[in-house]
Amino acid sequence: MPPAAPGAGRSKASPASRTPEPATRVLVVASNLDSQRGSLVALRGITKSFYGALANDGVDFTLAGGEIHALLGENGAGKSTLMNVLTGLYQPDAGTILIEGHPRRIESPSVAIATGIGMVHQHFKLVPAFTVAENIHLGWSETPWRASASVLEARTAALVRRFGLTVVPSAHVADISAGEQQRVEILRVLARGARILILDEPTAVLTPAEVQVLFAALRAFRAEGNSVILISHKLGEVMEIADHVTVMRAGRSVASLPTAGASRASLARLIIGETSLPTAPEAGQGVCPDAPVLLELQGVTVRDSRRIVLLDGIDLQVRAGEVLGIAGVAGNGQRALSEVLTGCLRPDEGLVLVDGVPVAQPDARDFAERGIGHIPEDRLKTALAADLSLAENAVLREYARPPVSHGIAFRPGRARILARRIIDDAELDRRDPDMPVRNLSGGNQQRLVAQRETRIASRVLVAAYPTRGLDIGAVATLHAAMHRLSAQGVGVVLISEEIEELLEHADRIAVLFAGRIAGILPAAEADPERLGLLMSGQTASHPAGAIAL
Ligand SMILES: Nc1ncnc2c1ncn2[C@@H]1O[C@H](COP(=O)(O)OP(=O)(O)OP(=O)(O)O)[C@@H](O)[C@H]1O
Repeated sequence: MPPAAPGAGRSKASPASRTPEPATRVLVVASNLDSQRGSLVALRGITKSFYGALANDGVDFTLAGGEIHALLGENGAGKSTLMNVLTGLYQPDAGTILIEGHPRRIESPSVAIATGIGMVHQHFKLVPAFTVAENIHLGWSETPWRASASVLEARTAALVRRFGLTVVPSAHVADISAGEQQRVEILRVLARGARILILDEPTAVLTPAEVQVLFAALRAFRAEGNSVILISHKLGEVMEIADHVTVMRAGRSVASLPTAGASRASLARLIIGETSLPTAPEAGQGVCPDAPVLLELQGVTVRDSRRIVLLDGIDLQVRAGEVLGIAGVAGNGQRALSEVLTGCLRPDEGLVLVDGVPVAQPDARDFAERGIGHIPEDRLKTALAADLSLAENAVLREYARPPVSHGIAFRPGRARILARRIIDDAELDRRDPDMPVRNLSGGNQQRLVAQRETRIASRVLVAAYPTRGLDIGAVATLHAAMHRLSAQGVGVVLISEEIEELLEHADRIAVLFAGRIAGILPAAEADPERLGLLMSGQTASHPAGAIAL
């Protein structure tokens, strides 16, 4: 990402070195009162460092019984680390964990489960080749010996009825949606008797309808006196579902307050410590219809290995200087579309044209060299090499170019200088470039990918759900970067499920449904109702169909 506007983006100073704003000051006092709330879990003075860098710095956190408690903070603020301490994945360097007032050592995740604490991580840990029922019973002390598939499935069906989370017990995990996989993860935890459920950014991969299903299940869980800790960057959802919030900044807890006394704006101020975010020029002003077409699909059809059609005769043009939004419920062909547009996937039928010329053998590296950047939807699996360092990942797309390479000569010194610049521009301040990228927080991984790809996108940037996992400052910075690119004549393809984001940032919006373009509208003529209808495959109220531009 480009550097944020002055005074924008993340707060680099530690809370200790800042003068708290009035709102913050009041809430820091509120934090002192926190210990007086009846606590199911109390974390006191939790400190945890990695290679000398403090991820948690004397954190206090109190969870009451029967509450949904949101844990908020910038990328890298230390939220996941704190929860990994509570679930026994990490041992704290200092501090105490109290469960119902009694000090407890949580040496491992199995001790956490035995204590009634279960966590569902951002990246699911299921075995794709196993069925839902097998995954739920894997490693569970109550799994019967020599149980047949039908016994495991019947036991799973009973859990489904008990907790109101619908999954198909006999389905293979590889074949189910992200929302269903999440329900399997939650059922795994609830089956083991969790009274405290920790969810790390659970709605990042869910459709709006799935979010409501999840929230209904969480409310039912709370109604039985259980508690939920919800790590989230989505303040609208936090206001909707949470009873209480704790805000972390730079490894410390800076505020704890009931949601009823907060607003989205006040929470945003607490998170980033300042009010100004990078502003993007207004979109939807219309791009010149004569602007050159940089990237084009003609009649593109893609099938998967089982011959199921993922994209069905797609015609699409990306023009210079436009932000082309792709709306649609995830799973309607978005992944295949972004991969075809970036040379990662060759169509079974149809043509991909760059600058009007058909590309005979589309290839990801060739497309990158032509200036087509790609922020894919699954950063850890497809955008990053998890075991390689930050520096290696940062320059991954520029190895063959000057200054990193000169002819066939690779220049490690130049690669390091460039990596440092990319890491700094991604605002991963004070990061060790030699650290494996898997040790970065989820949001910081996304920042690195976004910065690397916007750098190489001199023609087109294809961004699939690019703001997933980003904190509010980083979201604003990313949107500003997209508009800066489009102002320079780059075509930006923004794939998103969030209608608001598309209406605000796109010039045109194409709706993808069942692998087809259900319609393309100028953003100025689109509204949530019309887009929603197209996204669900209904065009009856618009008999003329969508307007093709
Ligand atoms: N295993 C690890 N090794 C080294 N550093 C780590 C490790 N786990 C976390 N960190 C560092 O600790 C800091 C806090 O990370 P953490 O994942 O807790 O942040 P977060 O608030 O959950 O961020 P996000 O919103 O991006 O998920 C980061 O600087 C991260 O790089």
